[in-house]
Amino acid sequence: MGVIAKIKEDKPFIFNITNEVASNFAANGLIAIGASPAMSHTPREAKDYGEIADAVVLNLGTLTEDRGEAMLKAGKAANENGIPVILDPIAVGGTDFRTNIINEILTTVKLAAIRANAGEIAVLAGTLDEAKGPDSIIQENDPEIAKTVAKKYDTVVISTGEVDVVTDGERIALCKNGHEMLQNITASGCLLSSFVGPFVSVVDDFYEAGIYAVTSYGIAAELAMEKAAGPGTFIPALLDALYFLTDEKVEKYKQVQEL
Ligand SMILES: Nc1ncnc2c1ncn2[C@@H]1O[C@H](COP(=O)(O)OP(=O)(O)OP(=O)(O)O)[C@@H](O)[C@H]1O
Ligand SMILES: Cc1ncsc1CCO
Ligand SMILES: [Mg+2]
Repeated sequence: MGVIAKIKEDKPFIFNITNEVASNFAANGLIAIGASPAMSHTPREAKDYGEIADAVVLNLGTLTEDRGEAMLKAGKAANENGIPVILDPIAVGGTDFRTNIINEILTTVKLAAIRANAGEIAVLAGTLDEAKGPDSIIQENDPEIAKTVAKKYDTVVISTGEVDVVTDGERIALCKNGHEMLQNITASGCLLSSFVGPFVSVVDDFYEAGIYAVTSYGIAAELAMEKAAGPGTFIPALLDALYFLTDEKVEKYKQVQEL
């Protein structure tokens, strides 16, 4: 059975501690692909959700002390139960508060994948000092930098940009699907981070899961732009394209180069 068909059959439960900008969009994107999302950010239920989810997504946007505490609790609970955890380290390096919490997550939670823009990945690698805000401040997406981060944290790295890089520290894939209109709406990266959840829940090899997720998302963006007139109509068109995406379309349109 294809990966998307399996997601639609399993309806994986994706627990997201995410930001208030992305929350609604990410929930809709997850439903569109066939997953079942829950958004919550109180530390009081993070452990319970972290124990029963099929994947857990920790997104550092609009960070508060409560959200940080909830992320650590959910991440640890997921680890104890063998549930994959995805980290979106938004604007790491931008402020001490977020950088400290991100470092605590990185050192205490075992991650299935880190999904971040190329600038944030460069900060994690130590080759760039700070990301100013959520937008990437570098254009080039260097596979070697992504590989360094994958090795450093023993995880899969999904570093996004014009070309997305997916690596587990050994294998490297350049994923070339997508559309620049993704840069003209907010939270396209946040939705992608949540979107990786259902893929790591049904594909055991997280590197392959990451490639399939970014490729599917990129193809949906391309198909959405056949219908959209600009950013406003792109958002619902992207949700429509995600809803109608199939494994056959992914096979037909995928542009993946393994190095
Ligand atoms: N220059 C570009 N051209 C085409 N697609 C792009 C470009 N840069 C990023 N993308 C795509 O946009 C999506 C989001 O990636 P991006 O690197 O912008 O994440 P992000 O900065 O974390 O996003 P956000 O913080 O807005 O949620 C990905 O699917 C990526 O492939
Ligand atoms: C704009 C914005 N601010 C905090 S999180 C977020 C969503 C994109 O990362
Ligand atoms: Mg981001």
